[in-house]
Order: sequence, then structure tokens, then C-alpha cells
Amino acid sequence: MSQVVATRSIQSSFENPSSTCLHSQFHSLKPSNFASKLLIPRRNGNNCVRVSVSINARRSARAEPEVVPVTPADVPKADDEILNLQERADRSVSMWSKPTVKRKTKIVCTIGPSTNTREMIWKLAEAGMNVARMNMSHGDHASHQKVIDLVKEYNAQSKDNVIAIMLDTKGPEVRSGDLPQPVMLLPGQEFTFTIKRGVGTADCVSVNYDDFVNDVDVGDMLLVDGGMMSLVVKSKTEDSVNCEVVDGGELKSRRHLNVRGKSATLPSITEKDWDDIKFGVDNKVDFYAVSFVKDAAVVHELKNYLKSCGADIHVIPKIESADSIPNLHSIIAASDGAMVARGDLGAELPVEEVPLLQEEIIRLCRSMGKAVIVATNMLESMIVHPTPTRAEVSDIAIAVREGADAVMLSGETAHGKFPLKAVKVMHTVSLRTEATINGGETPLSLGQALKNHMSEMFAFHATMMSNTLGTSLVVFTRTGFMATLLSHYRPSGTIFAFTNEKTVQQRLALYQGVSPIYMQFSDDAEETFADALTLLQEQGMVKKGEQIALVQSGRQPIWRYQSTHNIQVRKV
Ligand SMILES: Nc1ncnc2c1ncn2[C@@H]1O[C@H](COP(=O)(O)OP(=O)(O)OP(=O)(O)O)[C@@H](O)[C@H]1O
Ligand SMILES: CC(=O)C(=O)O
Repeated sequence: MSQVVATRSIQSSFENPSSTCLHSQFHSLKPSNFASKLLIPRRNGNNCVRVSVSINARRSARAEPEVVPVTPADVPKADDEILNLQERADRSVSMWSKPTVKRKTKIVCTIGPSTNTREMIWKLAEAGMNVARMNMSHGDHASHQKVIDLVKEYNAQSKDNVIAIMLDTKGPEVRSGDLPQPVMLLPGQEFTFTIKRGVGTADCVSVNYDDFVNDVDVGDMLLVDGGMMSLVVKSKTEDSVNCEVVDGGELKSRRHLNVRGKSATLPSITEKDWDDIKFGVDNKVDFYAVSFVKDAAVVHELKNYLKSCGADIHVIPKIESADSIPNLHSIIAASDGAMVARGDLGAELPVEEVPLLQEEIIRLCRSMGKAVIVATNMLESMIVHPTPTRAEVSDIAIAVREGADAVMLSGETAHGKFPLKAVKVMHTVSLRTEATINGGETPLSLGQALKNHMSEMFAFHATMMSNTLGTSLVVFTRTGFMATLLSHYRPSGTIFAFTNEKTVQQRLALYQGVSPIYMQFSDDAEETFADALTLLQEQGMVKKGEQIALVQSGRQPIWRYQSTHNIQVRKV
């Protein structure tokens, strides 16, 4: 029943995103076993004016597109029905009804066997995927090439949506070797890991890393599959590590191994990674998620390489290694963002550190004006179940509240049974949570981190102005800089970022609150502004008579002198 009220409150906050005042939040959260009234905030100022909207609290509000009816299976028939509904809704109110436009927090989907077809990429995109991630730990170049081509094909034919492409490197993963059949490990049992190649018996298996014996010490805790099993190191020989099983389980082939509190002394970018990075350059991907980054040097090395190739690809280090924690500030400063890779992070460090580090990494990224992604286990149970656990829903809400640019799905979309439902749940939970967040909570030290002070000042004041007036923001950008800067101030309204560069449009898909739109710029500023506003109006994203805040600032002047920056408020 409360679904009904929640949906209406979300809609009212989109009709007027500026000020989800406390009063309206209260009403939106109220139990709805009675006819409820919503407060729709008025556009001029922060005052809320009571507007009576009687809602009969009935489940029949299912037809509202934002509410995900979590039905029992992600079977094509059900999906088709949902998508048909979506298509009908899209035709009636066009782009503004798209999940990818209304929601501010972006969704990264890992593409794997469950989703690597044309049909599923299209469905994921329409359900709300903003970024397609390819994990280079799995699959080969041919299979990833197919995914890249499909995403590009989707982008080329879509008039009002764009999906960014992220290539996630395998990195220096330490894995156990092949076993002829799974081995059941029982607590108290002895088990050995060896650097000798090709061993796979009931009490000993190979490890793919020659320095394994040197890196571990007696007393260390080895975690298999991120902690599904654990073994304590009892003794070592020249080539083997003898352990006692603490938490048992079924050991299968090629499992992930971590040593609690330690990172492997391997380079963050391996030879395979360089090969994959080159593959990414050839395919003009938008982002590299770089596994097991330990310090800023590796980010500089990759950035220098990309510069030498003339590749415009952004670098997002994955914070997952114990060694990276003392270097967080310098790693993020050198990069274009960070991913909180909670899987390995929670294996190398005690799990109770993960939420604290997540908060800290998000805070650091936001204070430095960098993109931040929260990843792993977000809807893990939906790999096999059609509905999420309440804890998973809360986890997404926390990441949204903490201000992540994006939340990520891994196994849920890569090999899960309900990939579309997982995206829809993530979409709905993000949207619902966003509706309760007051905009314009400016990161305190953003001013110190960014050098281009004038742009920053204009981003800040444009945010304040659009929040006060309850308008969307319109920005014209060739490099994406001003759009990402505005995003970091988290304005309440959508940032409509017009760019004449397809690569910039694609990359901006990751950023919180940014709706990237490709448009040819003309030499005449007024003509371009008029074209942009017409497009927004045609797409149903702004209404005639509505005000928008238009920002002209940034590093590369478009239709202005270098020294002149503007914020204009225009009536459509
Ligand atoms: N391209 C792919 N081909 C085949 N299977 C895949 C692919 N991508 C992902 N998977 C499957 O989905 C699972 C979850 O994906 P995820 O990206 O989380 O990988 P992971 O190996 O579990 O973790 P990590 O992110 O640390 O590499 C993988 O373990 C794998 O079984
Ligand atoms: C995403 C990832 O690699 C992790 O969570 O470990």
C-alpha cells in the first residue's frame, strides 16, 4: 500500500526536483491505510505549498512505471510485457519517462553469459543500465568484442539514451589451479597450496603465483572466494604452504585466494592486462576499471601510455587491495574516479572495515570532484532469487545516500537468473532514495581540490540558483568538464549536458545527475541554445513556460570570451 504514496512522492519530486521539503518527505513516508495528501513544492523558493492530491491507497497503482512489480521470474514473456508497458509509457511522455533520465545514480551492469546477446543488451539499456562493464577475468577478446559492438550499435540507433563501456582488468589475481573434481574441505583438516605446476589432489592444489610462498607467513589467514572458505597457515617449505582449514566448503577449480591484511607483491598491471588495455584502446572504450591498484604510480603509468596512444579513456582504480588504503588520496588524485571493490577489499581487510572504507572513499572522491562507483554483492541474492533481501535494498540506499555516482551489478547481470529484475530493483530503490535527499550538499573541500576556480564558482552558484528556483540545468560542453563539475555539486535538478562529441556523451553516462545529449553545435550561440531548448521540450523534459538555468563556464570557452562566464535563467 505504501507503494502508492511512495510513487506519487517520487513523481512530485521530479515534477519539481528542487526541494523535497521535510514536510513532503514526511507525507511520502506516512503509512497509507488512509487517503493521503501529498505536498508538492512550489517552484518559487523553498516554501512548500500544500496541494491536495487525494490518493486512495490501493495496490492498483501497479501501473505506475516506477514501481517494480517483482514478479516470479525474469522470463522473456514477463519482460516483454513490462517492456511493452515501458514502450507505451515512453511514447506518451517520451524521454523524460526513461529510467536513465529520471534517476540520478547510475547503474553499471557486468555483461556475461546471461546478458551478452543483442536482445538482452537492449533490454538492460531500456531497463536502466548506464554503463556496460566487461570483466577481463572472464571470456576472451572475441566475446568482449561482440559486447562492445552491440553496445555501440545500441548507442548508434538510440535517439535518447547512451551506454558507456567499461573494461575491468583482471589484475594480479592469485588463484588456485585446476582440480579434476571439487574437494570438500572440512574444518581442522590439513591442506596444502603449492607453487609446483599442475598439482590437483584431495589434499594439495597449485597456486598460479610463484612468490606465494614468500608473501605468506605462518599464522596468516588465507581466504578462498572472498572468504567462503578460510585456512590458517601452519608451516612453509620452499615450494608449499601447509594450512589447516578453519571454515570449510567445496573447493572448485581456479578459485580466488587472498591473504587477510596483505596484498600480493605483483605489479597491478600484468602482461595480460596490457594486452587487454590495448584491446580497449583499439575499441575506444570509455573507462578502465583497474584491479588491485596499490599506489598512484600505476595510474600515472597507464595515463602516460594512454596519452602516448592518443586515447581519451578515463581511469577508475579499484580500491580492493590492503596496500592501497594508505595511498587512497594520491591514487584518487591521479585518477578520474574510484571503484569501491568490496569483494576483494573485504577479503584483504576485515569485513567490518568495508562500510567505513566505502564511506571514506566516496567522501574523498566527492571532495576531489571524481566519479565513484560502489560495487559487489549489491543484489547478490538476485543471482538466484527474483526478489532482493531487505539488507540488499538498504545497501543500495546507503550507497545512494552517501553520494555514489553509480552502483554496480556483477554476477546479478553477468550470470544471474534475473538480470532485468535486478536492474529494475536497483533503479527503483535508487529513485526512491534520491527522492528523500536534499540537493546541493556541496562537498566542503571541493574548492581546494580543483584548480579552475572560476568554473567551480559558477558550478556552485548555478547549483544554488537552480535549487532555489527549482529548475533543471543546461550546459554545453566539448570535453565534459563543466558537466562533471556540476554533477559533483549534486544539484537537485537534472543536468542536461549537450555535447558535440559522441565520446564525451558516452562517458558522461557514468556521472550522477547528468543526462548527456549529443547535438551538433552551430557557430551561433543563440541558435544552439534555441535548438537545445526545443529538443528538451520535444522530448518532454521541460515544459513550455518552465525556467531552466543555463551555465556557460568551463575550461574551453564556447561562444564566449575566456574571461566571461555566465549563468542565465531562461524561460522555455
Ligand atoms: N565475460 C564473462 N564470461 C563468462 N562469465 C562471466 C563473464 N563475466 C562475468 N562472468 C561470471 O559472472 C561472475 C561474476 O562476475 P564478476 O565480474 O563479479 O567476477 P568475479 O570473478 O566474481 O569477481 P571480480 O570482479 O573480482 O573479478 C564471474 O565469477 C563469472 O562466473
Ligand atoms: C569488483 C571487484 O573486483 C571486487 O569487488 O572485488
